[in-house]
Amino acid sequence: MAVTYATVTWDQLHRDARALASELMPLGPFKGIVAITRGGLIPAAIIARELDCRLVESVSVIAYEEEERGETAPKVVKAPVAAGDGEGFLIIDDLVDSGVTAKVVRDLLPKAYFACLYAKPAGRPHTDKFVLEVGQDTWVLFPWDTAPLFVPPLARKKD
Ligand SMILES: O=P(O)(O)OC[C@H]1O[C@H](OP(=O)(O)OP(=O)(O)O)[C@H](O)[C@@H]1O
Ligand SMILES: Nc1nc2[nH]cnc2c(=O)[nH]1
Ligand SMILES: [Mg+2]
Repeated sequence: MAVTYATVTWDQLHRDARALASELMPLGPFKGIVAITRGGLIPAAIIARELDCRLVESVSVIAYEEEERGETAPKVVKAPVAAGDGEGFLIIDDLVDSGVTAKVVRDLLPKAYFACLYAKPAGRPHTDKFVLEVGQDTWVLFPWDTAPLFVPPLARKKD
């Protein structure tokens, strides 16, 4: 399967996080937000600001490093202790792809509401809400993954 890239700018990310916040507003007030580090931290900060929510907890799950070494079990390296069983809490991540990370966090916080900015088809069943769906073969490039680069003018391009 050929991978395509979808670049998300800071402006776009901010707009999408605000759009998610406005859909979450009627479901609150929430006791607190649990950000899934690291990708969920900035979306969670934007949403916490919009929802006037001061209690922000985090959870950290390492899913991919383990897989590369042939071990499939995701590792929780920071538990969301302030969120109890998740009742009244909102979990925020940047995206769901396979859904593995979301599933691990939902198992830790079964009563929480899960929301993210972007969802790939395999991850959709693991999120309660998202803003945009992207293809399974699309790799989302977040603003923190990229930097502006010089691109030579067409006229200067060789061959
Ligand atoms: O649905 P999944 O297949 O589990 O993929 C989605 C997760 O992958 C990315 O995090 P990553 O583990 O790369 O860590 P990071 O947030 O620290 O970049 C992304 O931020 C999601 O948390
Ligand atoms: N940056 C980024 N991280 C991911 N982790 C799992 N899927 C993705 C993706 O599409 N983009
Ligand atoms: Mg992540």
